[in-house]
Amino acid sequence: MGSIQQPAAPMANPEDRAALSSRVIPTMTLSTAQNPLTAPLLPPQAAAAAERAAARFEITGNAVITGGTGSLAQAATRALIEHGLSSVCLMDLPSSLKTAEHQLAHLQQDFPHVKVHSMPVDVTNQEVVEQAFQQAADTMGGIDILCCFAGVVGCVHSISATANEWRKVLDVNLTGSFICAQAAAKHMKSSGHGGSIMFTASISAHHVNYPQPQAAYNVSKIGVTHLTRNLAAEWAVHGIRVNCISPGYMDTVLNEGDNLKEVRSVWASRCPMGRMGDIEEITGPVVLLNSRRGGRYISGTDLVVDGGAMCF
Ligand SMILES: NC(=O)c1ccc[n+]([C@@H]2O[C@H](COP(=O)([O-])OP(=O)(O)OC[C@H]3O[C@@H](n4cnc5c(N)ncnc54)[C@H](O)[C@@H]3O)[C@@H](O)[C@H]2O)c1
Ligand SMILES: OC[C@@H](O)C(O)[C@H](O)CO
Repeated sequence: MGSIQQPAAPMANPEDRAALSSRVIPTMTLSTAQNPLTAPLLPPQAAAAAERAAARFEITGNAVITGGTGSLAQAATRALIEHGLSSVCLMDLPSSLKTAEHQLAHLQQDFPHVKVHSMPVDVTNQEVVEQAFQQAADTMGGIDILCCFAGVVGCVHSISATANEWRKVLDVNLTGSFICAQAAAKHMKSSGHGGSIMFTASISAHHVNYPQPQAAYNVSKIGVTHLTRNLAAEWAVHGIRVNCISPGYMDTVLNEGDNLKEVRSVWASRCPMGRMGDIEEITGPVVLLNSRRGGRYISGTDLVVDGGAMCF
């Protein structure tokens, strides 16, 4: 066993600091509250309370994240890792993985203790999805968490939308979510440990967006909320919880297109908080829903994260 010199804790008084600087402690796995590198000196009760608080939102095991290079997926991945995730497999379209090469390298650099895998996967292709989930489970040693972020939006008037445009949106957002959930659930069931599946719906599941027309998108997302309830009901017996988040208008690449420039201020004005959401603002809900302890009695729910937009 190696040893590390314990540094002075920032909040220690001078006497404690002197005592600490001369102590050598063995290297072992320490909780954040116990770890002298990160924790201030706490009385035992406070240390125990801090440990319980951290455990309440601990993330355990391995995760697959679809649409894994996207804005919301990246914020969620970082948060899951910060809360204890062991390894992660980011699945996305080959073109998106290529564009995100540097971004993924940074992610691995920022968290060297966690293995970051990436795999080219089109979530609409069932055969590819099943092979990819098998490979992810073999490589990581199982799948405990699935977060589905893969999604596309199409802003087209229904009077002229083609059936192919309609199908494309439904295929990725709704059918793709189902295909991935089923692939993950087979592994979660056979492991005997169950797991957590989280879809990404939208406030578009709850209202008709204004001013942009996007019927297919909105229908796909309300489908995701009901898929959530159905799978939660069917798979609770396997120890699998199924939930979704419904973000409001978030400040992401998805909402940056030239055709959306003018409507961004309309969206902000229709939110009680008067602004779009920051991607960081979905991370608390993602951690809660996927935490084995914190979220253990939550299933079939749709957590709306929209700055109050659905109040208007
Ligand atoms: N940004 C928002 O305001 C907002 C609000 C509500 C819901 N959402 C939903 O959140 C999710 C993520 O959105 P985002 O803003 O991060 O968008 P994003 O465009 O940054 O990410 C979407 C990702 O999905 C991937 N993808 C698309 N088609 C795919 C396919 N067939 N197979 C695999 N991957 C595919 C893309 O390559 C991309 O990496 C989407 O489902 C979106 O509908 C976003
Ligand atoms: O409803 C908000 C989002 O789902 C989405 O980003 C938006 O509708 C895209 O136009």
